Amino acid sequence: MSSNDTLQRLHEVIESRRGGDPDKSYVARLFHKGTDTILKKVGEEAVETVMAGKDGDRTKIIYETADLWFHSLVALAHFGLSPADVLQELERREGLSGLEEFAARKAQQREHKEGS
Ligand SMILES: N=c1c2ncn([C@@H]3O[C@H](COP(=O)(O)OP(=O)(O)OP(=O)(O)O)[C@@H](O)[C@H]3O)c2ncn1[C@@H]1O[C@H](COP(=O)(O)O)[C@@H](O)[C@H]1O
Repeated sequence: MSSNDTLQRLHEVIESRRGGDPDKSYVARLFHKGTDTILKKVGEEAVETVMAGKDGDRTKIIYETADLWFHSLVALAHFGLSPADVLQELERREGLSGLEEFAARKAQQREHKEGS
């Protein structure tokens, strides 16, 4: 089973919680609370992942990254997106050097600035 399947399956579970009982489902509770709560959780989990990295604790890094991915999936669903959308973007970037992409983006920004 691929990791894409896991993300897609989790996405489907998350979607199934939409409009569910906030007392019975954590995801339903997040949806019920709305944008600010969902985004706040993503921010918190990102910070906790950074802290785990600073501690150099591999088990904690995995645990906190799982929390971060999970809450990111909730945020994507909240905005009508799915892991497939993000995977598609990562696939588009495959083989594209990050440094070349950065240089191309900066050149484009310079052209845009000069043109305006
Ligand atoms: N993968 C997860 C998952 N990861 C983390 N969490 C919850 O996310 C919350 C994270 O909270 P924090 O770590 O920030 O801790 P906290 O409880 O807020 O407390 P503090 O640390 O802030 O004091 C916890 O309540 C976790 O249980 C998750 N809750 C659900 N899922 C998946 O979502 C599915 C649906 O869940 P329900 O909607 O609850 O049925 C589950 O079957 C799982 O597959």
